[in-house]
Amino acid sequence: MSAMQTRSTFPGGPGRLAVLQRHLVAVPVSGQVSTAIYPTDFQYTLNNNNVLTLEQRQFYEENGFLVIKNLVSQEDLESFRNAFERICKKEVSAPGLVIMRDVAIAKSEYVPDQKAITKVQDFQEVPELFRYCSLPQIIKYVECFTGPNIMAMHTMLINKPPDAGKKTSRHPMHQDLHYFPFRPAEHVVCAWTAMERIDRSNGCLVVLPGTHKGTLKQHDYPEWEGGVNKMYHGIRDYDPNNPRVHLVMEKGDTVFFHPLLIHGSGMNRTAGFRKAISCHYASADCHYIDVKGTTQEIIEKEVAEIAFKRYGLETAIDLKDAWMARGRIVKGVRTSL
Ligand SMILES: CCCC(=O)SCCNC(=O)CCNC(=O)[C@H](O)C(C)(C)COP(=O)(O)OP(=O)(O)OC[C@H]1O[C@@H](n2cnc3c(N)ncnc32)[C@H](O)[C@@H]1OP(=O)(O)O
Ligand SMILES: Nc1ncnc2c1ncn2[C@@H]1O[C@H](COP(=O)(O)OP(=O)(O)OP(=O)(O)O)[C@@H](O)[C@H]1O
Ligand SMILES: O=C(O)CCC(=O)C(=O)O
Ligand SMILES: [Fe+2]
Ligand SMILES: [Mg+2]
Repeated sequence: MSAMQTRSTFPGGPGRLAVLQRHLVAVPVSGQVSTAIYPTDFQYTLNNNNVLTLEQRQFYEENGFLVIKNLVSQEDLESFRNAFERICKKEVSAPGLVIMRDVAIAKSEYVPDQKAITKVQDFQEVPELFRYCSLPQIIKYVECFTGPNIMAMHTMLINKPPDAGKKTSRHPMHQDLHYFPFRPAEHVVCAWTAMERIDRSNGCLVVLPGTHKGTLKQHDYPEWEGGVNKMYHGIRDYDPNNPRVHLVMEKGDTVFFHPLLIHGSGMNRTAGFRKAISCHYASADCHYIDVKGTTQEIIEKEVAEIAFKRYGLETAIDLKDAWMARGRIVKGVRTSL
């Protein structure tokens, strides 16, 4: 009998089993005694209808990420690509949508083409793109981290441009939690889907496995000669000798990762625009925190500065309000966030 079957039929229900799982036990099933030894203390994953195999759960617990191959169809990715192109041509816009150009061309004249755009962010009001966040096959996995009440908090389509020669196409090593004023971190997860093959040549994700078990680190702008994009903070004192893993992914492959996992992406050495679409989800039962006096205070200040420049908002906007306005429920009930 497999471990999965054993757990789903455990007498006394899953709650009782969860208690027993905290110890190394042999679990009795239907009068038999299973010799299976269970791992203790899952901290980062939930047992959601056995969507994750035991091996997948253990992998995420240990490493802080999990790649699921071929999760999003070619047709869906084509449709997201078309929606993105319409945004670049200014045929489509939406409230809240942020369009970002690479810092290397930020001050040059705008040409209405994808070549001008590094990423679009906060596409919760663009139905064709937001459809990504509600794809059932993605939500099914997300629920293994967030539980049943699921909010889509942060959305991005990243169009990493061919590097203009200054290495500004890199994304410094960081933890996404640095940007988020909601907790607990365990109930936040990112889904990131490759919209084409992504490897070291066009700047794949680079992760430091196991770093989700650490704490939130101090982030600053890295001191890069060629400049760095707005809001691309990196962890202070990044040690390039840290063991790192390059996530080579095929079109449609999706990685789920923990918001404390240290990750970044390399430079795009090709002539193509490397595309990925992502959504950060959180349990609606999470709560907001006040970031004043924490390492995240610099983000609150920067968001307020941008809001001031863009909307002329004099009174510093609360980070919490900005996130409440962005968040959308995608499953279950909007309880707290
Ligand atoms: C898991 C979370 C991971 C995350 O990354 S969350 C990070 C959150 N990121 C953001 O909120 C996106 C930040 N970007 C933006 O808000 C906008 O793209 C940004 C930088 C305000 C530009 O907005 P636009 O509407 O395009 O405004 P604009 O063209 O008039 O430029 C205003 C000033 O910003 C400068 N700028 C534009 N793009 C830039 C870039 N990529 N890097 C650095 N600076 C940049 C631009 O030169 C201009 O400066 P100045 O005021 O003329 O001195
Ligand atoms: N000083 C730094 N601070 C923060 N992050 C950094 C720093 N230097 C490099 N990185 C990040 O480390 C990751 C790997 O960078 P690099 O450009 O070497 O990627 P790569 O091209 O995929 O790797 P390789 O050149 O070994 O193939 C990227 O996320 C990059 O932005
Ligand atoms: O290069 C990428 O696609 C990763 C971007 C990223 O990690 C982020 O925006 O938080
Ligand atoms: Fe990130
Ligand atoms: Mg390198």
